[in-house]
Amino acid sequence: MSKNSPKELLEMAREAKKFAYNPYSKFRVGAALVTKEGRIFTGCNVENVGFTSTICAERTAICKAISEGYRDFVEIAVTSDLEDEIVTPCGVCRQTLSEFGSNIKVYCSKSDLGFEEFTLKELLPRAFENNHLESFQATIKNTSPFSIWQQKKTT
Ligand SMILES: O=c1ccn([C@H]2C[C@H](O)[C@@H](CO)O2)c(=O)[nH]1
Ligand SMILES: [Zn+2]
Repeated sequence: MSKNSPKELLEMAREAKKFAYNPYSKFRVGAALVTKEGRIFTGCNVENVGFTSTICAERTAICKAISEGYRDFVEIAVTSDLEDEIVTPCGVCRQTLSEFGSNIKVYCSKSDLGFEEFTLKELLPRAFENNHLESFQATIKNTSPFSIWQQKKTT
């Protein structure tokens, strides 16, 4: 848990929202991400004329944290200019978050910072996870050309 309340984190997210680079959608988003050490990284959305190059506020914050050596996240607060609806992270950001924390709390707010709290598991049930990749790799281990060659050598 951060020393900061969800409301304080949302206020930081609202500050970060001011830096949004959003000439295409005009939609501003801000995020504040808390690491298990209690460090806070903020982010805004960064759009691009090649639309698929756009980076969401959540992933901006995640990349800032990772690139400074922080990999375990416990909370994230998100806000936008939507007055009557909370903003929730997109699917790409949910999957990205799931890489770096199993029990992340997500505070999703309206522009006035009225918020709802979710767990990442609620937002992304049955995520694709590392254990899926590992169990697949275990199944191919015995059939890879290298391991067949190794088996021949020892029999
Ligand atoms: O949770 C969200 C949802 C959308 N966006 C951004 C991406 C794009 O710049 C704009 C419109 O989709 O909002 C975010 O940053 N986070
Ligand atoms: Zn996103």
